[in-house]
Amino acid sequence: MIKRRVHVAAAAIFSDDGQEVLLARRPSTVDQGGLWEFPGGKLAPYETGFVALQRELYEELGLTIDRAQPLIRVHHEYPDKHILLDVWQVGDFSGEPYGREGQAVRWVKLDELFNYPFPAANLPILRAVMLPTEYLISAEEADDGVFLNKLERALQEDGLRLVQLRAKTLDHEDYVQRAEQALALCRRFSARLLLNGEPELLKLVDADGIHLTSDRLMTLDRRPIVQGKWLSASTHNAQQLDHAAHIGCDFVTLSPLRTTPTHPDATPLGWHDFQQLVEPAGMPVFALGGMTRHDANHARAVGAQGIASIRDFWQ
Ligand SMILES: Nc1nc2c([nH]c(=O)n2[C@@H]2O[C@H](COP(=O)(O)OP(=O)(O)OP(=O)(O)O)[C@@H](O)[C@H]2O)c(=O)[nH]1
Ligand SMILES: [Mg+2]
Repeated sequence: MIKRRVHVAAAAIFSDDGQEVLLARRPSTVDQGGLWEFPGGKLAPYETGFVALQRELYEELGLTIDRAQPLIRVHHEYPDKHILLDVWQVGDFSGEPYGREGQAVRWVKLDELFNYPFPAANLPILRAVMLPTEYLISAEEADDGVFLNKLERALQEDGLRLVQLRAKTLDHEDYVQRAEQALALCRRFSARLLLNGEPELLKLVDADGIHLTSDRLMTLDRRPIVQGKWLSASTHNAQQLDHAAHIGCDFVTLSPLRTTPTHPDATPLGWHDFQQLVEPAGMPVFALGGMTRHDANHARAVGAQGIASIRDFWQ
């Protein structure tokens, strides 16, 4: 039997403060009935994703969508069909949402999303919705005071909320000490801190997660930390992306998009190859390598969650 291919446009609509997202409950009588979903539906013949999104959101919720940006595309095999969930982050809309088909509709806090039952395809969407568009990777910094000043500037002035502590030149003891200081600072700004290092670090410092180097990623055959923490990894090719999905990483960086002074010999992917690699990834992917915040919209347009950078944020 040839499986049906179903292309669905769905919306992530955030409240003004960015802390809540709009969910709808599928009527109990339909496929996946009773589960919560991001509102949307199937593309009609010849429709583009965005046009389908506009039509479905009007039909289902009475909303007029003026502007939206790609958030994530998720391919998923259900027993009876191959589905592509084409999820858009809605920028501007008008109208007050209500369930025009009698379905329940609810604003849900991001940290309560995991209390809701979703279809099996939705896990990557939940991760994408919970993550920002910018991922700060800290630079090597010999002095703790200078490090903390630069981190505080990035949190305060650039509003960064996702931070990776990368410090290859510190020994274990100094790394742990810096991680504790960085964590205290990140907590003040409600930013998440991931430790670039061995998963056991989380037993010493109660940070929000671990970032794996691509070498460490490839040595693991299962997820090394609990589900409540974030697991990210560095990837550079399809094999590493597959492995990241296999062990249950929550998101990854994919690099180098451009040539950078720190990695002059690495062959850059460029946007075209980057897009090809991201499409089947099944998790949020940050573009890394010569990226600045001005590249974030372009990265989104080719399927990325956003951009990761050291230089652009470390000043
Ligand atoms: N809208 C939406 N559909 C999802 C999500 N996750 C997910 O697996 N799906 C699946 O994608 C398909 C969406 O179809 P739908 O029933 O919403 O389509 P539709 O609005 O065009 O409805 P209709 O075909 O009854 O007119 C369903 O098989 C549904 O289970 C999600 O978060 N949002
Ligand atoms: Mg629908």
